[in-house]
Amino acid sequence: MSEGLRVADVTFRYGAKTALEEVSFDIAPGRFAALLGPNGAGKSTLFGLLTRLFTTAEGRIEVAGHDIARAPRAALARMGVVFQSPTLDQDLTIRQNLGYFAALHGLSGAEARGRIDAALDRLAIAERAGERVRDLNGGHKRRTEIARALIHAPSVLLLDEATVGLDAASRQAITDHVHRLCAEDGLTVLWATHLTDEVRDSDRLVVLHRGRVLADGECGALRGDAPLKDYFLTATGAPA
Ligand SMILES: Nc1ncnc2c1ncn2[C@@H]1O[C@H](COP(=O)(O)OP(=O)(O)OP(=O)(O)O)[C@@H](O)[C@H]1O
Repeated sequence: MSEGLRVADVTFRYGAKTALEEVSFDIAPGRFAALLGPNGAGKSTLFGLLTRLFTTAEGRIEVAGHDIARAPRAALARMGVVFQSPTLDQDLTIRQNLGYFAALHGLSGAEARGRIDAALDRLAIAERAGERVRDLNGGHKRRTEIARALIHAPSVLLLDEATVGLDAASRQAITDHVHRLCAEDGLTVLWATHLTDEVRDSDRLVVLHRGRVLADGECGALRGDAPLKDYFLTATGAPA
């Protein structure tokens, strides 16, 4: 059973408006895949389907080998999600936020503490665990959300515009951390963004445009000699 993510022939409509049309891609276990698309491309709609906020009868989604329509609980249990809008409790500390999430997943005691400590280490925020979220900068808040998404040991991690609103240094630190999760822990990552500078040549790149997959391959091979920004602009006609 693959620990990766598979999207096959997925179509979704809002009434008469087709937001996704026969979208297919397959992310191998341990790969970092960037889902790049201009505003309105369909990224949020795809995230909604991957996380089962909505469903579609057209197409198939598999998370770590589990069909999300037939076995939603098994599929969602293998998935970690960082949504675009922050969802941490500002008045709790980092550790309390993670502890609450662990409890929601039925984890407690030494097991919960072990998972929390490992996630805090992974995101290099262990020394801040006792600080209230309200007092953290934007980068550390995002890292806390990523740490929280790892507590239940998912094999697939979805991040929807995870660096929105952050400065360049924080964006770099977060993309580095998430790449390490792939390389060192074998996590499969789908990283939705509209920022070309977050994508590396060795990353898998899926370009979504007007609800369709416009390009899919290794970023370096797709862009060739052109900067990714120019390739993306030419391919989509949209500014990156
Ligand atoms: N509730 C809705 N009803 C009708 N059309 C919608 C609805 N939500 C989104 N759409 C349309 O579906 C298409 C895809 O939207 P979606 O929000 O998934 O794109 P996106 O790539 O996430 O863009 P953004 O980065 O701006 O959120 C767009 O054309 C959008 O206008």
